[in-house]
Amino acid sequence: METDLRLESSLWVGNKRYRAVLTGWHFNWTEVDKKKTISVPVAEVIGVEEGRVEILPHKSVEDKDKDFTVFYVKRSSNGGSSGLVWKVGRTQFSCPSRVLRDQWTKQLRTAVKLHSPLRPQRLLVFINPFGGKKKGRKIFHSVVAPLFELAGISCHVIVTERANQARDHLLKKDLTGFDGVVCVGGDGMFSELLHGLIGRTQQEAGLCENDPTVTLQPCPLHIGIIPAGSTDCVCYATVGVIDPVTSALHIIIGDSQPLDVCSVHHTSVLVRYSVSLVGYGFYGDVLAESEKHRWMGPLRYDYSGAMVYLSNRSYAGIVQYLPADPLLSSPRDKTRCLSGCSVCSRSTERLFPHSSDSGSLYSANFSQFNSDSEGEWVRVEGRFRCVSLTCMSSSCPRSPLGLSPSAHLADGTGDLILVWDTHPLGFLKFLHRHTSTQDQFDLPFVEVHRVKAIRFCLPAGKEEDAYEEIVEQSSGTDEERGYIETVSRSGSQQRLAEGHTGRDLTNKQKTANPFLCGLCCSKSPSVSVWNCDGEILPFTEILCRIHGQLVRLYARGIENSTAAHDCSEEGDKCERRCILHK
Ligand SMILES: Nc1ncnc2c1ncn2[C@@H]1O[C@H](COP(=O)(O)OP(=O)(O)OP(=O)(O)O)[C@@H](O)[C@H]1O
Repeated sequence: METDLRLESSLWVGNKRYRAVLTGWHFNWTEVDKKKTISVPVAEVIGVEEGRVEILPHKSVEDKDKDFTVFYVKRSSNGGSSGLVWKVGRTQFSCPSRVLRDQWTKQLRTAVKLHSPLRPQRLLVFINPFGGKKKGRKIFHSVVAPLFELAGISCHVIVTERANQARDHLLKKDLTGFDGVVCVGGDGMFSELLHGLIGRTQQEAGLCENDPTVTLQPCPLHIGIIPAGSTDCVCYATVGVIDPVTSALHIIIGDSQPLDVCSVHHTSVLVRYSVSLVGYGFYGDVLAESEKHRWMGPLRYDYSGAMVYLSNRSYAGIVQYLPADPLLSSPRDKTRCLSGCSVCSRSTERLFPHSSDSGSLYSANFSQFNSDSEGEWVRVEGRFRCVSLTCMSSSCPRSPLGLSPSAHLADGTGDLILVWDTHPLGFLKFLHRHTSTQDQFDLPFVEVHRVKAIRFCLPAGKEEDAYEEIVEQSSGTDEERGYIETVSRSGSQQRLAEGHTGRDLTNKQKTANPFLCGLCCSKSPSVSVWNCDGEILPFTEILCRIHGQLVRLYARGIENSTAAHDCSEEGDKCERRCILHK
């Protein structure tokens, strides 16, 4: 096959003559009499067009008979971000004859098909016109759509008119013919896609999401994220940069990044899914407080963080956790989950032992939660500043290493971080370390455990108080008071279909949550709330389980700028074992 696709000839770029070679995996061209080679992996070719073609700002074609244009991924590092920015590289070639031109375009297109089988051909795109700076539509139509067109991807685009429209569409409408779904928006839009796709997949598999012991079926459709929100943390943590072009290019070349998902149950009812943070105490309080100050915009998080810190709260609780196998990895092993992570690759084999390739994951026989091999639950009780569970590092521009720097995207585990009650300066030190490279776990009041599941409940006697605090402080409408009880009775599918989500709760929680009233608060609350990927949960007692590699993103994890550089310009001189030379 390799030899079939090989093609070699002289080509001109401008007035310089090059020796061009297609070897199957790579397309290289070297200036004659000079050493400089440009090397592009075929899997990173975006498109091949006849003629001298431009796509941005507008498509133009000078259809010279003997010319063709190759578009490909070009990398550049981006000062502040942890990953690499991808740009569109473009080279226009001239051939001695039309026959040779046709041969080159045909061979290149065939090689692309062969070497990147997961490239999407048809996508369902949801644009949130109100996310972030309200630029979702513009970003999609001016930056992303021309690239998709170049790559031959057709899109069905839905501009949402209400919250949860994307999720409901995925739960109920015909999805035949789509290879993936894409959201143009922030973390809230991603969450809609996540809930819609997981719910749909379980419905079709006849599985009950309310049963926390059930092994959920991985979703067959990939998710793409074009960042256009005010919080784009999932994009940052899986790509390393917040850049629509980079994300669009990962979608085009069909990159595939599995992602663990945490299910959150309350009294045998699925409450939500999370991919980054499920946090009680400080992080719950900051979210609850910030919801009162939405008018401040993104500044509300700084303001609320300061207010909550100054209120100096800690909460009693009982945490039980199911440890992950310590021989496989540890949250303090100083590794980073980067593109091509070996811990995550080995986990794919462990989680899906009967599948020989990713394409057959979905028909494998899953047995992630076998009660015999589950292991022993560990129990701790005390007062905590915060209890956090994170399925990924949860890095973001403000905290480039994240809440748990060595957490993995796809190893079927989460990191449980317990911050015991401590004096205010100690806690400040812990918080400050999130923004630096200092080890935030190297503090006497902090513990971190790699886990498969956690349970949280209140100490005996506190449950009643908690319930009363929540209900009493509601605004008093029957609907709001009844809501907390209703959730316990209704199934999640029904609840999702009815349009209740954590975001709805957000407003309810403004009145029903416990209940920061700033520094003047006379009665310190005995319970906090859970922050679940930026949504408030109205329950304290929850059970969280990590479902290994439940969804797949069009991404490849963070390409570290030191481990992976763009050697397309260095050619043979590149001595590093970079991504292009693997
Ligand atoms: N047309 C719409 N009108 C109102 N809300 C919408 C619409 N489309 C989507 N939403 C909701 O808006 C929420 C926020 O969207 P998104 O995450 O895209 O932007 P964001 O600016 O990052 O949000 P935020 O900072 O408020 O979390 C999502 O939870 C989504 O459910």
